[in-house]
Amino acid sequence: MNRPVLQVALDLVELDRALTIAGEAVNGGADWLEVGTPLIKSEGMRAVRMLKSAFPDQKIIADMKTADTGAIEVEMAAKSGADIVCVLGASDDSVIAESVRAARKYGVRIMADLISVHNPAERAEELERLGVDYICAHTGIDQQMTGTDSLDLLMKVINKVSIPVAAAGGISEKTAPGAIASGAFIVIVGGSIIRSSDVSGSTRRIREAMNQPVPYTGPEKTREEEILEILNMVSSSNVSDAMHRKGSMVGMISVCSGTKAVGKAITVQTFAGDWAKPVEAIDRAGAGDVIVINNDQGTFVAPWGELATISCQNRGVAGIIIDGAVRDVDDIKKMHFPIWAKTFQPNAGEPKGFGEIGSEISCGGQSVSPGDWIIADESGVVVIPRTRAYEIARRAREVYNTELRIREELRRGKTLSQVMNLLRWEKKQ
Ligand SMILES: O=C([C@H](O)CO)[C@H](O)[C@H](O)COP(=O)(O)O
Repeated sequence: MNRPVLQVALDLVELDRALTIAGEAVNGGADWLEVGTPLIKSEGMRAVRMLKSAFPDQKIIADMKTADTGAIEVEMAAKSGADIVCVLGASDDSVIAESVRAARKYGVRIMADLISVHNPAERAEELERLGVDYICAHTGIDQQMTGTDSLDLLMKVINKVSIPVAAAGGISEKTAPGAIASGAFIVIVGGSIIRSSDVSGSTRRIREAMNQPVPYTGPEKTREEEILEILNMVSSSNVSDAMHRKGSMVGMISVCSGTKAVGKAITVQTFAGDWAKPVEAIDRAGAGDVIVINNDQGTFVAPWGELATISCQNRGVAGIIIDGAVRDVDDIKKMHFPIWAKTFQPNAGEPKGFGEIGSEISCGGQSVSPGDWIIADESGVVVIPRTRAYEIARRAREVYNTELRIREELRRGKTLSQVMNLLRWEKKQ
């Protein structure tokens, strides 16, 4: 049996960056280089030509994701130097058949991508009958964000075909051994390599992990554990980017500089400094929760102070967000407890008992429901709707990882404008 193949997916938009990263990946042990779909859309067949000419010993895969005009797309990729052309497995049979005919004519191979195919096992069998050379069990990047698992898909198709199967979709050093153990012959890796600050090192580690297959036993953590772990790693800015600038509260000041809060919201509505409900919410909160309070009608009195903060600390509350005023600021600063407020104010409110705990509230201009996730740091406070928390956390991690590579390129001497190729991407009117 031949040694399994590590295919590195160059899902970038700039050809010069793709060439540099490809070189580093090859040094780390990448076998095949994929001209990713974003790169093909951005740079066209020039990307295929340049990659082939820079890496003549590597197989070059053109990830065309062809859905129509199979013969034309396969011909142009083949003539540009591709060895393998990817077509969408969900395309009509006529597209697949034409792609296969063109591939035979121009001496290249066809990989059929099962992304978004609803009956993958059955379709894989049909694709094999239609003559494709490889099946790609692929979970797309947007699907990965919602938690779809690429190795589940691999296991559905692996015993259905006799042609080699590739596994793709969020594969990392941790999951690559599972892909090989499940029978994948090709492991396709994009983000875990191309966003790394050490591309060669990451490639090498994945290559080594592939040499020690271990059966896949499913995700190690619950979704909630994963959300918490990711939000503790990323920043509120990363989350804001992941949410396309939605979710950020306006005017929130961090009381204790350098603190961060991550957790699920316990919401409190109160009025004009009435501190009964905010303080009762401490008894409702579990360890790791964030108490989010609306008191925006009264900044002349503070519904929160040092004693409530001590009580929170004792209970393991992760943080306090107040759309309103806070007092005892000197004492709270010494406690280094994560609190965000609109303003500071020495006047105390009264415990009258109006308002409620656990209803939808407005805080810093954002709607917050119980169970929504909060991430707060020096840049501000962002609320993540609980129904999208897993997806947003994963997207924020993509942002975080993308910045790791950009930081590395800045360290090597490029300006930010060069790395981002700003002039090229300015919006044309
Ligand atoms: O094909 C891909 C995707 O659709 C974007 O073009 C990726 O190359 C593939 O998913 C591998 O990348 P990761 O999922 O980031 O490992």
